[in-house]
Amino acid sequence: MTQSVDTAFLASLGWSDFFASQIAPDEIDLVPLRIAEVHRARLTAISAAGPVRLPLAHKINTADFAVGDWVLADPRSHLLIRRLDRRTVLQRRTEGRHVQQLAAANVDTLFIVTSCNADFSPARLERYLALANQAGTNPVILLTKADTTDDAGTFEQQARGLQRDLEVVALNGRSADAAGMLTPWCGAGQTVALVGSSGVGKSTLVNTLAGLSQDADAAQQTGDIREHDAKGRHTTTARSLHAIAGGGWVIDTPGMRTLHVSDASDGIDTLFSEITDLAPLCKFRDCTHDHEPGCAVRAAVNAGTLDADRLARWRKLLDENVSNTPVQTGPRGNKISQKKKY
Ligand SMILES: Nc1nc2c(ncn2[C@@H]2O[C@H](COP(=O)(O)OP(=O)(O)OP(=O)(O)O)[C@@H](O)[C@H]2O)c(=O)[nH]1
Ligand SMILES: [Zn+2]
Repeated sequence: MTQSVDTAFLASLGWSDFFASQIAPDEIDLVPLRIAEVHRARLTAISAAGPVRLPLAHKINTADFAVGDWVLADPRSHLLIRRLDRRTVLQRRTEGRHVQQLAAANVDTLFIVTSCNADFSPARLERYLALANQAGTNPVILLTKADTTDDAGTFEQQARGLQRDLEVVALNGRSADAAGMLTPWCGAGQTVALVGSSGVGKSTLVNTLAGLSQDADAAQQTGDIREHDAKGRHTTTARSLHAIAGGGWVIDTPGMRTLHVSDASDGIDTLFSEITDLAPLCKFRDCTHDHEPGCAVRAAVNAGTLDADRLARWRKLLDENVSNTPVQTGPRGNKISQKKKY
């Protein structure tokens, strides 16, 4: 790992000082690897020499690892020694479960994919944005199927209004130009992940970015879409890390399809910053922006500077976050409900 070739390869794989600084003096001979696949009883990783399967010690639970994680391993046997701290982590809580399920780690940019058709839903995009913000990743909205409508500009404009300074790209995921339009986020060492409903074109984009033919055997299987309801079949089953033809890496995470927002209050604040910024101007510090006099948020709605639908969606998402976030149990077994911020 001290050799310059390996150092250059590691940098192209997303390695940075953030990870290097975590290596203790007695770990200097270990080799850093990046996790590419997580299965129940198996982990695979990318090394300077190509993909490797990691032998696992007894105590290791693969559910503690995410695609994109950096780990240290023995240079000869590749026995996994430990995971390094993550820069970002995308996780989700499945209904009825208390533990968060890991979806992807060390993702720089989250491509939130929707189409220029009936799939486009501000409320769903806001859920993904809250999740991206919470994870510490930079969200970019990709509007696929721009080639099927004359109205891509309207979708773009609506998407831009969902969060301050949000980047939005309308494209045809099947065309070769798509990769070129996404180069600002896909350079060497950068990692992107894709989320979005079934049928919006995630696998198509992965294939385009990886430079794979849309119908090659190695390509991700893509499914037909039922146009009338804009819902597609679920065809993607494996989660993995793919090299992007021009540089970076793309993580495809089918596990994020059924998304519930939880533990995301900071992400929601960032998403709705136009509301968060007004709240301190309300007469009451704990204003719920519902019935109180002197409410700056409702005043903005009345003045037409804040969209009433947006306020309603903010309220709904906050409630959803609170109800999906498990309550903490106090010292005497009393339930302490999560404090609502506004
Ligand atoms: N015209 C057009 N068709 C597209 C575009 N992107 C994807 N498609 C088509 O839409 C269908 C669904 O695409 P997929 O890539 O399988 O969608 P997905 O999001 O991966 O779906 P799941 O694997 O079910 O999550 C396929 O028939 C694609 O060829 C696009 O930008 N324009
Ligand atoms: Zn108020």
